[in-house]
Order: sequence, then structure tokens, then C-alpha cells
Amino acid sequence: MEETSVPKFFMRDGALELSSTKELVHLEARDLSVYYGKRVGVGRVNLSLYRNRVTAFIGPSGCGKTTFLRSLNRMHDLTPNVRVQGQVLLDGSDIYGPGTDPIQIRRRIGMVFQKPTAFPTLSVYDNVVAGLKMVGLRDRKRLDEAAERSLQQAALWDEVKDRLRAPAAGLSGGQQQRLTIARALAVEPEILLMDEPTASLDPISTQAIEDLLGTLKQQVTIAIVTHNMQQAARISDYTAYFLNGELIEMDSTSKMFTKPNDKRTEAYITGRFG
Ligand SMILES: Nc1ncnc2c1ncn2[C@@H]1O[C@H](COP(=O)(O)OP(=O)(O)OP(=O)(O)O)[C@@H](O)[C@H]1O
Repeated sequence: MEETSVPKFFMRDGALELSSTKELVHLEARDLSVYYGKRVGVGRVNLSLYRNRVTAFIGPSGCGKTTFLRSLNRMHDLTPNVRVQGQVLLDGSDIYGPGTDPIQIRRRIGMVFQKPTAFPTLSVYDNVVAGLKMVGLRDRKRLDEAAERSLQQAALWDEVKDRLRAPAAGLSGGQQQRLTIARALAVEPEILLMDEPTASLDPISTQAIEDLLGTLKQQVTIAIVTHNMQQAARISDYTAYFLNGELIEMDSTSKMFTKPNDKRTEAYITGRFG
């Protein structure tokens, strides 16, 4: 695995200081472009996700955040007329390389969407183990263990342990989103891609998910699209700013929010644009 020395900026006594952090590159996009027919969704993006770090993707509506995120686990394969060019290296191997199985890739790189995607009529338990059953796991003891572990990781266990057999429709929106996260975690992904996971949630549920990310990153590498800059500042280690289908810059979150390199980033984060 490639180790990179990343300049890291942090605040001390109100001043920005620089240190160097050794980071492990987990996923790396190289010259990655996505086309919708002839239109460019994102163009020639070079960006690394570091192991056990949270990276936030920010930028105005339509700038390509979701398009880029979906290219990181071959989600576009499922949409007609979308073409992906370039490479995405997972621990150095191109996920678009010949002979690579997209289902296997999506197992290693999970995704959580903006709206909770719990199956309402299935029980809480069956929702969590759905992915495991799909890959053929039938052993009841192992399914039970995975369900408890994933619900614990998603900070939902205490709230649902007495209603595992009840339909997921009975949970609140925030609980359903954590259930969706539990389902994504059940197959033990290495990387979790989250597309505005709190956009449809109330402040308390949002906070539950934000708190969860701090713990989750000890096990998985996280990329999260968010419209909420305060959220990006609170939860991420790195921030990438997109504009008009282009990655403008990526840096440590403290640097991006205090002293970005590019004037366009500064205009956006100070609210003078977007
Ligand atoms: N399925 C599609 N077919 C055609 N064009 C698309 C499709 N999905 C997205 N686009 C276009 O690609 C560009 C990037 O869109 P994308 O959804 O990735 O932006 P975004 O930054 O995630 O926006 P938002 O913050 O509003 O979700 C936009 O111009 C959009 O219109």
C-alpha cells in the first residue's frame, strides 16, 4: 500500500500551523472523467482517499460531487449512456481493470444514499442481513452476529434490539438511515461512500450520524458528499472542493476552511458564491 507524506494544517492558538502526516492512500482516482452521453459530468479528477480518514466533497449544486462519488464504486455501470474514463485504484488495483467484478467492488466499497433505502416491509433484522443473504450466507449464528455488530457500529442497536422482528417502516427517518448504514456495514466494506446522508434528517438524527462517523472511520475509510459546510468542517479530515465538473482543490479541512489556495474555494466557503 502506498504511503504518502501529506502536509497537514491545524489550528493552534488561533494560528494555522503546518505539520506533515504520513497517510495511507486507500483509493486513488487518476485522471477520472465521467460523461453523460457527450456531456462532461466531471473531468480529469485526481484525488486520493486516505485510509481511516473522512473526506468531504463540497461544491455548489450540479458541480459533479455525486457523479464523482458514484464513479468510485462503479455505480455508473448500472446507468445507460454513462461513460467513465481514467482509473480508480483500490489499494493500487484499478477497479475498472479487465476481469474486475463490479459486485465484488461494491462489496468492498459500500454506498449510502441521501434518502434511507430501508425495505419498509422487511424486518429490521432482515434489512441488516439482506446483503449477506444475497451473497449466500445462511448460517443463522453468523447472521445474528453480523446483525448485532453492524447495528452496534451504526449506533442503532440499543434502540432496536427489542424489535428486530418488527417491520423497518416503524422506525423514524433517522433510525432508518442508520439502518441503511448498518446494512452497508454488514458486508464489512473497507470504504463507505455517503451521498448527503443527513440531507433528509432532523438535527438530532443528523447529529447521531455525525457522531457515528467519528467512530466508524476507525474501521472504514469514508467519503461524504455534503451541502452543509459546517458539517464538512465538523466531521471531515480532508475536504475536496468541486466546481463546474472540476476538482478545484483538496486539502486538510482546517486548511480549506481557513486558508484555501484557490480564490474560488475561498469565495465558496466564505459564502460569496454558491
Ligand atoms: N443521469 C444524468 N444524465 C445526464 N446528466 C446528468 C445525470 N446526472 C447528473 N447529470 C449532470 O451532471 C452534472 C453533475 O451533476 P451531479 O449530480 O453530479 O452534481 P452534484 O454536485 O452532486 O449536485 P447536487 O449537489 O445538486 O446533488 C450536472 O450538470 C448534472 O445535470
